[in-house]
Amino acid sequence: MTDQIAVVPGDGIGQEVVPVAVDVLDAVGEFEFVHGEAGDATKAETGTALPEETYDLVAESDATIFGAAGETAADVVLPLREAVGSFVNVRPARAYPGVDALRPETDLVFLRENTEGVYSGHEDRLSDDLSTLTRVITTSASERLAEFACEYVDERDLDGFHVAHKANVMRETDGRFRDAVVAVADEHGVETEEVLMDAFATHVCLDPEQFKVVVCPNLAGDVLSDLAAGLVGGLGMLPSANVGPENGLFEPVHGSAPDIAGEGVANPAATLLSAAMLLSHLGYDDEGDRVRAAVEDVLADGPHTPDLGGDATTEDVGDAVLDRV
Ligand SMILES: NC(=O)c1ccc[n+]([C@@H]2O[C@H](COP(=O)([O-])OP(=O)(O)OC[C@H]3O[C@@H](n4cnc5c(N)ncnc54)[C@H](O)[C@@H]3O)[C@@H](O)[C@H]2O)c1
Ligand SMILES: CC(C)[C@H](C(=O)O)[C@@H](O)C(=O)O
Repeated sequence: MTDQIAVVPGDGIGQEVVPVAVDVLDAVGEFEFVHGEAGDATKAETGTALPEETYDLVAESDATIFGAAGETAADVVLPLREAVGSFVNVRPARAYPGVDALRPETDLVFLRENTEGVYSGHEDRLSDDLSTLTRVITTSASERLAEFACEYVDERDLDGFHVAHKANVMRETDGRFRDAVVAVADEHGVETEEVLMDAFATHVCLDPEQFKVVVCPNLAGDVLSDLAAGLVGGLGMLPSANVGPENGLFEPVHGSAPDIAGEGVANPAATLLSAAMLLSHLGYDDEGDRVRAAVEDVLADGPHTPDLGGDATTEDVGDAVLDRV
């Protein structure tokens, strides 16, 4: 049966990079593409940033390729991650040959908890002076993430993973997260090394090679993956996979980039690499590898968009990748 892929470009450069990824997906496989609207423009038009039809489309499809939303991002991305039942956000940060990276030796993957932490939705304004946020950490979500991490390192013949946390301050919540993750890893005979997340930010800048897989709570994964993007050539380089038990939502780590939107110069690499992750997730391993290899070749030889020092357009890069797949 043909797999159904939901296509939700969203706002800004999402409208520019997602079509490039769809062309590449279309070139390597037989898929049924169904299109959904979401984001700032959709809200302006319909009054809601995430229409029910789009939520349902994403929930019912086999996988989704998403671009970015603007100011409404939290109202779009978080429910869509929930729509696919995602519990982990896989964010590889890799420096590719040919890209002028601050730290060319970087090759690591963040496994970000994707359902709770400060993203729990429990934020309140209690008075003119006081607002609060409830940070939720459960043993079950931490264990589920750890199970995924153990399988992830096992499949890659790695001995273990780092656990980034701040349990020295958030003793109850990050303490619970750390304890649950380490306990599961111990049960599986997988090694863990703890690192305080603030210290991690320095270590990864100075010596990224020591990190291969980093398991972290939700907000830490958000911030630290953007930091790592800075080490490997910028936000145009980081793909991500929101993985659920069956379904998945694949999106670049970057946002709608209003500063360059409409110019046709956004780097499509992050979205193309997200499409490669989508293919692997659906079981099209060869096709995923082909797309990854094609992107890698184009990054090595050019053309490059302006963020990577070139003068190519998004379409030029897309065409070069299409030529190679
Ligand atoms: N997942 C999402 O939908 C998501 C994620 C982050 C931010 N946002 C939203 O995006 C909007 C802009 O946020 P921001 O400026 O902080 O982050 P951003 O990621 O949109 O842009 C940050 C910087 O990186 C550059 N950049 C990002 N992607 C690029 C690409 N593919 N090629 C070349 N350059 C690229 C931008 O030009 C900008 O200078 C905000 O409204 C925010 O809410 C959405
Ligand atoms: C827009 C926002 C909800 C989102 C997040 O925090 O996860 C973004 O920063 C990201 O990294 O995809």
